[in-house]
Amino acid sequence: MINKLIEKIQKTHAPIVVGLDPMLNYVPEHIQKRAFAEYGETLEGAAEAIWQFNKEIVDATYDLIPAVKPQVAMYEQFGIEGVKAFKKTVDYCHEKGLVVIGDVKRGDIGSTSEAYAVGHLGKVKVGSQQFAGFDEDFATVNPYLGSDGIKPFIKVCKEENKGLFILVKTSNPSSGEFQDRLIDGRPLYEWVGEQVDAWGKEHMGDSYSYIGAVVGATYPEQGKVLRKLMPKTFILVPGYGAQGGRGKDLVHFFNEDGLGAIINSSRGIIAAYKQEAYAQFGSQNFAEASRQAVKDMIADIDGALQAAK
Ligand SMILES: O=C(O)c1cc(=O)[nH]c(=O)n1[C@@H]1O[C@H](COP(=O)(O)O)[C@@H](O)[C@H]1O
Repeated sequence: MINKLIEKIQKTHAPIVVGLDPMLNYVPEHIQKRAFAEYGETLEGAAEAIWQFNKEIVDATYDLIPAVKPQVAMYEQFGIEGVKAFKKTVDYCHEKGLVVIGDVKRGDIGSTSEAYAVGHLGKVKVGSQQFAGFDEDFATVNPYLGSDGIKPFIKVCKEENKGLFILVKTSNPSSGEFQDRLIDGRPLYEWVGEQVDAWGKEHMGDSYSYIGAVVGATYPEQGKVLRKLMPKTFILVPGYGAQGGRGKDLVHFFNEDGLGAIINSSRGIIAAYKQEAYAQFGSQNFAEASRQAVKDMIADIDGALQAAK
């Protein structure tokens, strides 16, 4: 799957991921009204609204991008109906040829991680049958329970040709509270990065490992260090746009081959129509605003990479 992701990045010239993180208040009035008319102001109505919202955004952007990253919490808040909308979104993005990164941030004791891995990336046995659960291509995982929480995910990835993005240095303001703590003189995120690199070396695609890392765009200096520490690791970089990351912050997340990083923006793309810069599209044309925001993001990153050459 890492090979497919890289091929798609090369084909689209777009090292970006659109984060499908639909809050109900991003969904334009007219979509909410339509969904509520059919299902009432219910969890089912809300789930229908976020699904219709996602579908229009995917239809307007899929030809420009290699991948999407639905964040499961945004769906889980609507209970079982929301989770159904998550699965519908995953399947629809696959139909459109997109690589799907399930942002599920799982990780537990070994036996529980095994079930998470099977549910999101693998197949569950039911009698003599096997069924895929959510069937994303990649999943985000949390390594802070240690290697027994990660190994079941790696095993399933190997069997199913899938991949992981393991949290190393997260983008949020308080990520340093624990992740930056020094252990034998080095920050914890470096120890984790080194371990991700070691796992990666044993699980290689053609040029990069299918065991990737997550490093926030909001920490460009740490990104530079981690890029060197994990040369064969693909880095998922959230924090662009709404959290303040800009093209110029991203240059050192890439390798000299121009690859090695994929940048996520969620609110910056899906709620673009709410920003002043895209206000002219209006809420009726919210998906066109997202398309323009994708083009602007690609140009911003490309410009920064060219300027750094
Ligand atoms: O794993 C992630 O994707 C993630 C890791 C991280 O360090 N920071 C981070 O923001 N994310 C996710 O990336 C997305 C960022 O959303 P925006 O800030 O709206 O672009 C959300 O889905 C977050 O859950």
